[in-house]
Amino acid sequence: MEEIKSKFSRICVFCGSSSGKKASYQEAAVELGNELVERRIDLVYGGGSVGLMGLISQAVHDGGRHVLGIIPKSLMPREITGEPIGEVRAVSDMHQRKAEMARQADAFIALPGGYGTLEELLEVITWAQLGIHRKPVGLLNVDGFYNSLLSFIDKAVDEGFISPIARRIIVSAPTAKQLVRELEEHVPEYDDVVSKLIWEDVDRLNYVPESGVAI
Ligand SMILES: CC(C)=CCNc1ncnc2c1ncn2[C@@H]1O[C@H](COP(=O)(O)O)[C@@H](O)[C@H]1O
Repeated sequence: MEEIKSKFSRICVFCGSSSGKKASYQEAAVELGNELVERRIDLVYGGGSVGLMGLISQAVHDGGRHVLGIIPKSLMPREITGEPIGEVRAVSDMHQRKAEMARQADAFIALPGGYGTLEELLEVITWAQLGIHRKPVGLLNVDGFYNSLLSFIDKAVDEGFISPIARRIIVSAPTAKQLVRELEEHVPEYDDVVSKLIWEDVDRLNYVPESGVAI
């Protein structure tokens, strides 16, 4: 496989703990994993081997890149998350998991998923809107899975709840290759108020985990 060096060292991927009904969702998880390998990018994700989470982490691990799974202690039993892949870091709750995933990554990508995926995606978009981080956020819109979410967001722009600048936080593309390329080229924009905010005291992105368990 040809290796292309990326400006990202590690990308955080949010995705379903289920596999979804269409083969295209599962194929996209593997394709994204392979794309990270090709560009020599490591993976950070929610840990475990269930659903699309398992497919992408296995692909990245098989390709020889580092996989870091961040798992709250309550989800650690293997009957819940399956066999862990790569390095597993235990944290005490879901808030610390999200903070640690965000701290570790240079960019975020959401594959198809359910409530957990949406919640994680919307949080990193909100943090980008507030200038808490300046890391690009990508939506892998496999087979138009996210079309209705994007239409809803466009409606919120039309109705005056999301600014056009904040709308442009989300980079979306139908394939992994296109999405990673667009994230590499993305230049974040901030309005004047946000660029003056200082978030040094926000310890969520500076959170230090209780334990790092290498598996
Ligand atoms: C108790 C139970 C249903 C466990 C399923 N097993 C899980 N193992 C690990 N992370 C998970 C699990 N379920 C949800 N999540 C979290 O929520 C996200 C996916 O949720 P969802 O499937 O899109 O909504 C993941 O990124 C992960 O952070």
